[in-house]
Amino acid sequence: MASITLKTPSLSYDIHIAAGLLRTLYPRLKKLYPAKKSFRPIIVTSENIWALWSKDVLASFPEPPTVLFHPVGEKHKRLAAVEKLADQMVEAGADRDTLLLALGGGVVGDLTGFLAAIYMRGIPYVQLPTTLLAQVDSSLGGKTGVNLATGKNLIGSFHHPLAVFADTNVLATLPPEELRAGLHESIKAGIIYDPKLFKYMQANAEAILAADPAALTKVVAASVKVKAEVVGLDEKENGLRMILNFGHTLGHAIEAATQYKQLLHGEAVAWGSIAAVQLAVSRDALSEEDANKIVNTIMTYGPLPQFRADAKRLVTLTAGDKKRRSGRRAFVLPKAIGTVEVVYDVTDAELLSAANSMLTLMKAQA
Ligand SMILES: NC(=O)c1ccc[n+]([C@@H]2O[C@H](COP(=O)([O-])OP(=O)(O)OC[C@H]3O[C@@H](n4cnc5c(N)ncnc54)[C@H](O)[C@@H]3O)[C@@H](O)[C@H]2O)c1
Ligand SMILES: O=C(O)C(=O)C[C@@H](O)[C@H](O)[C@H](O)COP(=O)(O)O
Ligand SMILES: [Zn+2]
Repeated sequence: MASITLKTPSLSYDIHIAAGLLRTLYPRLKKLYPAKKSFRPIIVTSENIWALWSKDVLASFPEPPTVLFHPVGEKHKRLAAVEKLADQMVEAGADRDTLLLALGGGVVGDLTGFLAAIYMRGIPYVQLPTTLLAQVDSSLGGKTGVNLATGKNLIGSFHHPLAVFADTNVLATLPPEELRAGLHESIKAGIIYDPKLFKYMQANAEAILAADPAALTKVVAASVKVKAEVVGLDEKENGLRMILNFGHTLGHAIEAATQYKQLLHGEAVAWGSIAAVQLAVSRDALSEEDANKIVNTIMTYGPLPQFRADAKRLVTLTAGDKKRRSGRRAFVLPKAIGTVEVVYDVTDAELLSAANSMLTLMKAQA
């Protein structure tokens, strides 16, 4: 089992990665609590995930916990859903000794984490990520929240889980397009911080895309290491953590412009990463050679679906990006594989040109 610790100046928790963790969950949860404290687990998940993995989850529980269901899909990551779940928690008698368990992908994880952050002003929760994206990225780091119609993750809170248990067995039932979407966050981790991870993904695409357990475990552990280290150095995204947002400025704009319906998050990030690469090349900040490596690797983990959006509208939407400071848009640009920089001087014209190049590439791919 790989266990990676995420440590900030004020807290510390472990991300455990191994096959079969769900079947031994209950004793692991108990260990998280000081000797005398009781805990009352409530699981938040979606019906499709529960149908596939409830047997494993329940295997170690002395009695079945309450299970609350959230509908599938990014478009349901909304405040109304949080309120509905909170009411169900009250009805189930949840109090400050309740431990929420987020069993699912990033949607369930972000929403349940936010619910935990605000229910009775904050209760603990544990992440049980069931998608590759959630295992490599969304289950750790404490960013929780929901979307607004006007923008992605615009309501939320930093609230870290007590622990993360990433059971790699669950990846066996993941649809291939979901696996690929999650892998784009790992490619991102390589581009921004870990050139070895990038190289590994470049060289082992066949095994990774075939969901070879050893290859996937390696990718999950390396991606988690990147994120844990970055978050440990800048928990609240005042500086360094912005690099985890590489590809997201335009990626989030694409998601909002398509009403969170046309692309998976990882796919939108992949298109956003391509646009960021094109922008960096146009500034002579990134070599053509590295740019080609990045774009080719992203495409290897494709196919990236087409989407319908106007470049101007995308640029307008980036104005609402959370990274902006004093009205200045922050943009993460690659300098080389493994190194990025955050710049504040990207103009609308530059961004428009990069968005147009990305859309041209998309159309040429069709
Ligand atoms: N908090 C963060 O730091 C962070 C980081 C990255 C992404 N995110 C967020 O994560 C979300 C995307 O997460 P996602 O890609 O996991 O999507 P998702 O949660 O929508 O899950 C994708 C699909 O896979 C299904 N599924 C989940 N586990 C399965 C399994 N084991 N077998 C079969 N089907 C399964 C889900 O029901 C869903 O249909 C976005 O909202 C994004 O903004 C957050
Ligand atoms: O953890 C982070 O920090 C990230 O930026 C990780 C991203 O992959 C993730 O999509 C995150 O939810 C984006 O956060 P946001 O604050 O830009 O909405
Ligand atoms: Zn992301």
